[in-house]
Amino acid sequence: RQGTGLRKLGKTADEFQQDLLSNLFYRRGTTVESASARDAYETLSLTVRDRLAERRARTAAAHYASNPRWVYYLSAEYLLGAQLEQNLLYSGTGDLAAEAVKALGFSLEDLEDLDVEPGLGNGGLGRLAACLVDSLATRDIPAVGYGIRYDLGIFRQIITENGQTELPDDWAFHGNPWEFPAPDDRQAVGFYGHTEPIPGSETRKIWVPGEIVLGEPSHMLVPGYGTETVNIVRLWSAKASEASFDLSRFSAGQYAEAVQEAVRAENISKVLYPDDSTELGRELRLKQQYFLVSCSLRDIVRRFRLRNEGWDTFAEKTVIQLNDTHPTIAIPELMRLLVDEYELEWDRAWEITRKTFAYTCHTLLPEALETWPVRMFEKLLPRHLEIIYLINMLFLREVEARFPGDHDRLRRMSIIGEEGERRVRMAHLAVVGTEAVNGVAELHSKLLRETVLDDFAELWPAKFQNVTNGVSPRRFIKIANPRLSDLITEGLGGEGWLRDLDRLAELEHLAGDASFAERWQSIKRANKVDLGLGDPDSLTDVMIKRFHEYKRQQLKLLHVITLYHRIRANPGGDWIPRTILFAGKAAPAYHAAKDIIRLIATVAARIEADPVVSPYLKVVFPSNYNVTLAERIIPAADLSEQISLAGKEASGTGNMKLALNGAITIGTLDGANIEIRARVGAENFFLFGMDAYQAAQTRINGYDPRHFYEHDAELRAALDTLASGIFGDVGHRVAGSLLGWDEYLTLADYRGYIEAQEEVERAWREPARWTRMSILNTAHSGFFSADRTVADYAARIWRVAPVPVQHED
Ligand SMILES: CCc1ccc([C@H](C)CC(=O)N[C@@H]2O[C@H](CO)[C@@H](O)[C@H](O)[C@H]2O)cc1
Repeated sequence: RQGTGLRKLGKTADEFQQDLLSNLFYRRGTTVESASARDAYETLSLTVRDRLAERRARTAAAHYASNPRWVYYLSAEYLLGAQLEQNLLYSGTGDLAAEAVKALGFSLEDLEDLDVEPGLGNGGLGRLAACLVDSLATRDIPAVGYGIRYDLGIFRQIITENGQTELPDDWAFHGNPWEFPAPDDRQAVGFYGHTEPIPGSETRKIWVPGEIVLGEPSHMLVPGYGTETVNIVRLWSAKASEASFDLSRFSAGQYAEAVQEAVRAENISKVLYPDDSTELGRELRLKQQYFLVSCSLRDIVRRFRLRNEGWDTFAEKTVIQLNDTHPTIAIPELMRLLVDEYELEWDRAWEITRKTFAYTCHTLLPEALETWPVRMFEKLLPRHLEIIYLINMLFLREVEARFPGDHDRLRRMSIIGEEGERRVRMAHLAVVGTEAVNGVAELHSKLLRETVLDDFAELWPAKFQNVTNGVSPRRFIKIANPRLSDLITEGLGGEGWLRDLDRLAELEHLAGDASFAERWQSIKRANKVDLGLGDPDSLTDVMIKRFHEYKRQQLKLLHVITLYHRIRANPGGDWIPRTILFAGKAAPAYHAAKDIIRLIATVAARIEADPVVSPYLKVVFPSNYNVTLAERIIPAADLSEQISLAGKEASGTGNMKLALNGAITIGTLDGANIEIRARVGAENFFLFGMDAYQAAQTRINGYDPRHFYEHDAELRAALDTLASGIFGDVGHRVAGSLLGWDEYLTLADYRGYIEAQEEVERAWREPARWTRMSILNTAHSGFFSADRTVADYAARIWRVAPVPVQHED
C-alpha cells in the first residue's frame, strides 16, 4: 500500500463518520448545518463509492498482474437498478452509514428515495445484462460491460383511465454520484462517407467518413458480493468534436445552425429506443449500435495492445458476448480494424474474429429479429457493407460446398435477404461470425435449432448451445426481501446461500415445520402491508412484465371479467378476496398493447366502484414499473402469472424472481417456466394450456377463435361484456382482435386457464398446503441464480477462470 496512494478507509463507525464529514466539506462544499437531503445522499454515495474504488484499484492491479482472458459484454441495454442500497450491502457499510447519516439529521430511507435508477433498458434483456455483470464480479471473473449512456432512459409511465402516457426520463438530472467520466479515453467514430481502394491490396480499403462523432466513456463500479473483485460497466455518450461549433454562423446570428452539428452528434446517445420486440429500422438506432460497437472495440483493442502481445493471442485473451443482435455490427467492425487499420490478411483476421465473438439470442418473434436495409448500410456504413458482402460470399461458398446445388438453402441462409428490398439479416451475420450461439432457456434453444436458425444448426450443430437465464439473489432476495432473507439465513445457519443458491434446497426439511411456515406466511403478509396496494389477507395475484400480446395480459383480463361475472351472479358466495396487480410498460408505438393497458385501467375503476364485486376483487395498476418497483412488488406476491403462448417467451426472468420469493407460478410450458416446474415439482406449479408444438399445430390446422366463443358460455359472456361498450370502444377493439385473428391463441387457452385458477383457489383455501408449496418453490429455485448462469457461460462458451483479488492488508 506504501506509495500506492490508496488511503486506508476506516472500518469503524467513527472513521466512516469522519470520511462522510470530510466528503461533505471538501467534495460537496457545504456544512452539516446547511446540508440538504441531496447533499447527504451525494456525500454518502461518494463515501461508499470510495470504499468500492479502493477494491477496484486492487482488482485492476490483480487483473494486470495475471494478464487474464477477458469477458467483454456488449449490450445496448443495462437495467442496473438503484445503486445506493446495493453498494451499501456489497461494501458492508450499511450499519455504519445508517449511524453516520443520522448525525447529519437524515435516515437512510430518506436518502434511498433520492437514489438514481439508470433506466438504460426496456425489460428482460437489459436486466439480465445487469444480473450477469453482478455475477461475473461475484465469481471473480475479469470482465467489462460496454453500453450506451443514454441521457434519457426508458420513458416514465403515467397510467390514467386513458391508459399510458410517456414522459422523458432524465435519470441523471440531479447528477449521478456512481459514475466516473473518463474524457481522456474518448474515441472517434466515423459515419457515412465513401471508401477508396488501396493500390496493391484487394481486401484492404480506406474509409473516408463524412461525419466524425466522439464517444466519451464513463464507468460505474460493479462490485462482487462477498469477494474483493470490483469490475466496471463502461457507458459511452456521444460528444461533438471540438470543431463542430460554427462560430461564423453564430456571429451571423444563426444560433441554431451554429450548434446543429453538435446537436446531431449528441443525439446519438440522447434516448433509449423504447421498443422491446419490434424493430422500427430507424437510422438513428443503427447509428447508436455502431457508436456502441466502434467505441467499445477501440477500447478493447487499446487495452489489448497495452500488453504488446501479437494479434494471434487476441482471441485467446478476449471473448466478446453479443447481447442479442443489437451489437452484431461488431463482427465487420473488428474485421475492418484488423484488415484496414492493422493490415492483417483477411483469412487471419477472419479466424481471429470468429474465435472472439459469441452471440446470445433473446427472442423467437420474427419481427424482433433485426434486418437493416442495404441502402441504409450503403449510406451510413459503406465499408462495413463491403466487408459483410465478402463475409457472405465466403460463407455461401462453404454452404455450397456442403450442400451442392441447393440454391434455396443459399437464399435462405444468405446474410443478405433478397426478398423485396435487400436487407442485412443481423441474426445470420451473428451466427456466421461467432464461435457460439445460445438461447436463454432449454425450450428456446431447442426451438432456435428447429425453427428460426434450423439451417445453421444443421450446418454447425456444435455451435448451438443453451444457457438458461438467471437472476441476482442479492438484489432480488437480500435487498428486496430482507425479512425472508433473514429467515432463510436463520434456517440455513448463515448467509452462505447468497453466494451458493443451491443451498436453498436445505429449506425443504423446514417446509413441514409449523412455526417456520407460520413465520414464512407472516413475512409474506408483512411485505404486502409494506406494498400497500391491496388487502394483505387477499390472494395477491401478480402479472409484472412488458406489455405484449404474446405475454397475454389480455388472457388475465378475461379471467378478471369472468370473476366479475361470477361474483355478481352470486354476491353471497364464499369468494376468495383477490388483489390482481398488473404492472409494465408498452412500447409507445405498440397501440394494441396500449389498448390493453387502457382497458385494464377502465375495468379496474369499474370494479372499484362496484359495491357487489369490490369486497372480493381489486385490480391495481401501479405506474412506471421499473427495477425498484419490482423489488417492492415481488416479495408481496402469492401467485406469479407466466401465461405467455407456449413457444413465444424465450425464457422470462420475472418468473424466477417470483418463485425465489415464494410466489407459486400459474403458467404454460413456455421458456423457463418448464425448468421452474421441473425443479419445484409439478405439484407446486399450476400448469395449463397447449405446449409449443400443440400451439404451432393449432395454427397450422387452421384456428378459428369464434369456435371457442360459441362453445364456452363464460368466455362468450366475458367477450360480450368487453365488446358491450361499458368499457368504451377500447373494449370493443380488444374483443374484436380476439374474435378476429387472436394471434396468440388466447381464446383456445381460456378454459384451461380458468380451470387452473380454480385449482389455485382450492390450494389457497388450505393455508398450510399453500405455504408448503411456497417454501418448496423457493427451496428448489436455487438453479436460477445468475451465478450459475455465469458459471455455465464461463465453462461452455467463455472458457475463463476466476482471478482472485487479494484482501486489503
Ligand atoms: C429491435 C427491438 C428489440 C429490442 C429488444 C429486444 C429484446 C431481445 C427483447 C427482450 O428483452 N427479450 C427478453 O429477454 C429476456 C432475457 O433473456 C428473456 O427472459 C425474455 O423471455 C425475452 O422476451 C428485441 C427486439
